[in-house]
Amino acid sequence: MQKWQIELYGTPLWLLQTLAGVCLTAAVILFLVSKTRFGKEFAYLSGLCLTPKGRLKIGFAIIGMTVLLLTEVRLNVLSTFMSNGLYSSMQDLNLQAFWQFAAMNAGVVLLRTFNGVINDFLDQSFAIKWSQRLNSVLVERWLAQKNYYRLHMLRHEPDNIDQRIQQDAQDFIKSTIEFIRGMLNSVVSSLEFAFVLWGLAGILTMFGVNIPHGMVWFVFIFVILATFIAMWIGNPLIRFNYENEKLNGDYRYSLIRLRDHAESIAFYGGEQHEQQQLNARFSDIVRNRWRIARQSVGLSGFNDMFSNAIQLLPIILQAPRLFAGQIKIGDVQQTVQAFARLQKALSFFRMFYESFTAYRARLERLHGFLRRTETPHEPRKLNIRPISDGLRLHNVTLYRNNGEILISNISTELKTGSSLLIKGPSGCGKTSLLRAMAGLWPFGCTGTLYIPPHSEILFVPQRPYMPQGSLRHAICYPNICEQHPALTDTLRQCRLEHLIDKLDRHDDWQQKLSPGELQRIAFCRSLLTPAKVFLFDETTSALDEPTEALLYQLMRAKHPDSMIISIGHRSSLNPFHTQHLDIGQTTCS
Ligand SMILES: Nc1ncnc2c1ncn2[C@@H]1O[C@H](COP(=O)(O)OP(=O)(O)OP(=O)(O)O)[C@@H](O)[C@H]1O
Repeated sequence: MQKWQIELYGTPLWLLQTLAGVCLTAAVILFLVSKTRFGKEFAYLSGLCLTPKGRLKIGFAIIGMTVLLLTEVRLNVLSTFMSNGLYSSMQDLNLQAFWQFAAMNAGVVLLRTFNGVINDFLDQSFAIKWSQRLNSVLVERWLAQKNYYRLHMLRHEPDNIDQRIQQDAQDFIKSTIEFIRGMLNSVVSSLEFAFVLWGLAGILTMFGVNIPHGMVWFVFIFVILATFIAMWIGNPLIRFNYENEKLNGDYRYSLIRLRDHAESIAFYGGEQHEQQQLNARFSDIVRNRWRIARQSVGLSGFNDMFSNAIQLLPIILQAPRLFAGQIKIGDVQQTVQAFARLQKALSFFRMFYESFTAYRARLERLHGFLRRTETPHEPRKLNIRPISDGLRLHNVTLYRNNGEILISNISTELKTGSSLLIKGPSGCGKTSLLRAMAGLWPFGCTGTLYIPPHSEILFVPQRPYMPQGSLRHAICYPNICEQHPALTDTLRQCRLEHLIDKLDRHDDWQQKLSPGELQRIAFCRSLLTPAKVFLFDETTSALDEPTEALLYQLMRAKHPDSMIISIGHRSSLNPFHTQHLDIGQTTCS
């Protein structure tokens, strides 16, 4: 049997053996990598995306993808034997053998294409499913335990969470697949083509020393050396790429702020200031881009130089044996192919290093974000006891972010159907107290709060939020029935009759409606929500006094048994509250 026949018939066994070898090696590598920081971060992230049922499915998918990948490598190897036969048949002027090898070459090309298409499809399906899962994990974590709010209040790391959820997650998955695929391909191809080259390589004489199969040693030593040099040149890129993501996120955030505060900026005429800010942020990006450019030009220059320099080598090394009649032209051709494939496979990590630096940064960012969303450690936590009637604050103390006391020892009690007006100087902590009562104060809080369950409390901020969608949907946010029979009447009662015929219109209602209209909508929501406790944070600050009076009267009439706690500076609010608490005079620290 000729060499190519041995290789062809041995393919099924080779596939089985190599698959077993890959599984075993992967298990060992995974075990070793899991001890490193990178491995721990990766395991944490992928562990979150795996359900017990999903593990089996993913296991099968990965095995399927590995088999296709090994088939690709094997077809590449077979193709070198086929083209060896093709060239050798030309040298031997053997027409029949020539056509036989030409047909077999065409067959290998067809199979390779078919295999490649299936492989590509599987890769993409895997990426889509994974990104679906990772996205839901990230969004779930962000919204869980009010992390979106807590992290926003804490106002430091992690930065640009939107970017992490939207961009980092997608890129991370894409690069993981590319990286694992490339690694596997590189290792198996290296072994396979080293084996092919081993059979073709003769004795290499260097400095008077004869090295059997010298060419194989030569390519291994050089590529490994080059990989280390490339890693040394590219190492700073990890930090620069991390910075790049962060700086771009910051720049985008500044642009979004400009859009969101367009009106204030326009009234102040703050364009020049904004431009300076944006320019400064963009200059940071540019400075970092230059650092990346310098380093990556060095890295890709080195990679190019190495790849080009090593290309001619196999012909030069095999030429003396061809002229001595020891090998045929087909062998030289196969040597060139095998050498190139081996060199490419071994160089994978060197070439991938630059992308790997960005990949590493992305993994760190996602990992950092997810870690921050884990159960927060709050040394000082308000003791919240659910009760069905009334509300009581007992020795409640709030702390600032620097640990200082913001409000100290507040105690007060409300009965069902009563109302409390909280007053005090600006910055004294009135809103913070409401936040604490809603479980939203992140900087520490002690004491005991006896309050009805969370589902029976409605917090109404000064500037109510309007979600995207129709006006009806926005008014009924978050869980009022959109077909509520009293919806239009309530709008009328709140002096919003002009909005009734626009209920099903989609618009940016947050921007379109005036602050006073938004506050009246907030009252609409309150009237339609059967809560036991209403927490109003300056909810009438944009309204005239008659409307304010009307809305409070409506609230009392509609919810006679509910407790209303309001914050406000105006004395016009006094008649609508049965109790008063002046934080500024008594407890503000
Ligand atoms: N996210 C935050 N990080 C750090 N400090 C904060 C944060 N939010 C509020 N504070 C601080 O807590 C203090 C109380 O703020 P709060 O909004 O409760 O005051 P307030 O009495 O409601 O003021 P105003 O009457 O002006 O609305 C302020 O000094 C404020 O700077």
